[in-house]
Amino acid sequence: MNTIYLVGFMGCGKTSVGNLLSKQLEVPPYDVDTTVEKLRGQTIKEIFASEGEEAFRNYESLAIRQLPLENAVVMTGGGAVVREENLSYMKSKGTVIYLKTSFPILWKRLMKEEERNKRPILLTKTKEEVFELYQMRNEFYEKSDVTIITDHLTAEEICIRILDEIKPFNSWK
Ligand SMILES: Nc1ncnc2c1ncn2[C@@H]1O[C@H](COP(=O)(O)OP(=O)(O)O)[C@@H](O)[C@H]1O
Ligand SMILES: O=C(O)C1=C[C@@H](OP(=O)(O)O)[C@@H](O)[C@H](O)C1
Ligand SMILES: [Mg+2]
Repeated sequence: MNTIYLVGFMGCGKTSVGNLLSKQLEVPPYDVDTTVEKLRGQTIKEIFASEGEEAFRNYESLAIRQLPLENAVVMTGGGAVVREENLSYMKSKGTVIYLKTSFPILWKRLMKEEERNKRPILLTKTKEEVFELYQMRNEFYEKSDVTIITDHLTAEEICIRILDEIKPFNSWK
């Protein structure tokens, strides 16, 4: 099986769904944010504070290229696809799946203190600015191989949809 890459805006469920999906497929999950944190020995928040977003984007791009190309589920961070070369890399190596969630649902999830605190981008932007970012990034996410509308679906239901959608891309079962 070629690696499955999950993309989408912050809070759409890439990390939660990816962990679940990897169990169902019996392949390891790799969260790009966690990979960067291990690589640098710092949290995402600390990297943003000490070196800035551009440095984080460089580490993120490197991390994506270090992860396996087969038998894995990779959960990207919401900004990874803004570098077009990352999106084209993932599309050329595996199957890219966009978890598309409406902004009001995302906003409600992201405004929980523990979620907001993990994501430095949310600490410096207004709701209007985050919405603008959401609209701008949608253009990139839409270039994925598969789009799943996730509104009102549980992580389990999203997994079922993904498993169904990836059948044409793989023949491991
Ligand atoms: N399908 C879902 N339904 C309800 N809540 C969800 C769903 N997917 C994720 N969440 C919640 O949203 C928050 C962000 O999820 P996470 O998996 O970290 O998203 P991402 O990695 O895309 O930023 C978490 O609190 C998680 O429990
Ligand atoms: O959208 C973004 O720019 C970011 C999303 C985060 O990952 P999640 O999408 O998993 O929250 C993380 O990579 C970092 O805080 C930046
Ligand atoms: Mg995540």
